[in-house]
Amino acid sequence: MSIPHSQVPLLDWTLADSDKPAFIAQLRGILINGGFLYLQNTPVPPALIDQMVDATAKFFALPAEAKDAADMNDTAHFNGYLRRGPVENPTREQFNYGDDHADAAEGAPVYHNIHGRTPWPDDALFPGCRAIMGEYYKHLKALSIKFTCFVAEALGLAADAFEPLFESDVARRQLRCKLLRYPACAPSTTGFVAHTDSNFLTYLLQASDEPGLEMQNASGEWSAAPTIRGTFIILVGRVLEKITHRLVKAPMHRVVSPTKGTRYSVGYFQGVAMDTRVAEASAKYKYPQEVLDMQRAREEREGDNTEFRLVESDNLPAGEAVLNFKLKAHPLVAYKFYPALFPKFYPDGLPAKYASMVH
Ligand SMILES: O=C(O)CCC(=O)C(=O)O
Ligand SMILES: [Fe+2]
Repeated sequence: MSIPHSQVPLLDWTLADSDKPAFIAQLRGILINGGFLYLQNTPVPPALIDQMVDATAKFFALPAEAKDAADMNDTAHFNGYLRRGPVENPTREQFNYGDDHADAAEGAPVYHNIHGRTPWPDDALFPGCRAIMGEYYKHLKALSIKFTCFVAEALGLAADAFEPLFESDVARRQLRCKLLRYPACAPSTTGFVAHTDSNFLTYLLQASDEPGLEMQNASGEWSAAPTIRGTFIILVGRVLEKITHRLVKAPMHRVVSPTKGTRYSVGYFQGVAMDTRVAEASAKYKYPQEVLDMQRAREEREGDNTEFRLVESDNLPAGEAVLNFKLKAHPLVAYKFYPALFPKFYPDGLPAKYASMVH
């Protein structure tokens, strides 16, 4: 079942200019009661969104060798291309990119290696690809910085209340774009398993009309989240859930592969500073009673009496938690670039199916 159009949580960015209190009140209700929304009429130019949609399909249409030349498994930084194949990614292709960074300094914590350069396919094969994707990234960065202020205000805090969570140098922030291509699978299969996002906030562009994304509601029911051209779907991530002591909840979502046609999406993932410890940061935030009352009302309505709890990894610097998560997801990168950590995650060595991929 699809979310009925009248029930799609749609928020108009321009309302922030014309009637800020109404905008903040709507955002507050949506965040506390749902944890995801469609944001429309943002400052991201519609022509740029169209270019990004085209560029995403065109990127994946490049010859396999060109994409493989930008293999994520050949770098330590988790950016680059992951082919679709029986070993790693049976239902989708993926390309991650972000700001380019110099390699981590000598003696820096190992998790600083999540920063690095993105490998790209030869630009001559798709002139303009990097320029369009770079421009998109720049606009999403500006959007995410502004939207984070709105989220803080919606939760009854000062607009800059979340600023200390992020690197003060905007160029060093934990931001990543992820392009995904889900080819048709018949019979229908899971394209992306049910999960909550682990970061702070996600800004998702559904870059095709093929259905596939599904959101789970409080009763456990799944509904298709339709593509609405020109909007971004904003998803609360687990870090924001923890920083707000579950005043907002990270929504469970999944992707069902299309049975015909191809589905494309572009996620923009906003994470907190590498050195931020979520447990410690979370303790510093206090929310006003009127928003806490809305949380109580939601919990009563949903019959949710689970107590808010942090986990062991919330005591780690966020970059270390991210690295651990990524090393579990990418055994080849762990094997090739993190030999000191590899045995901790793979005590029995590289899983057999990956052996043929070592070159
Ligand atoms: O492809 C999509 O629309 C969703 C992808 C997603 O949930 C993710 O990358 O975390
Ligand atoms: Fe997700």
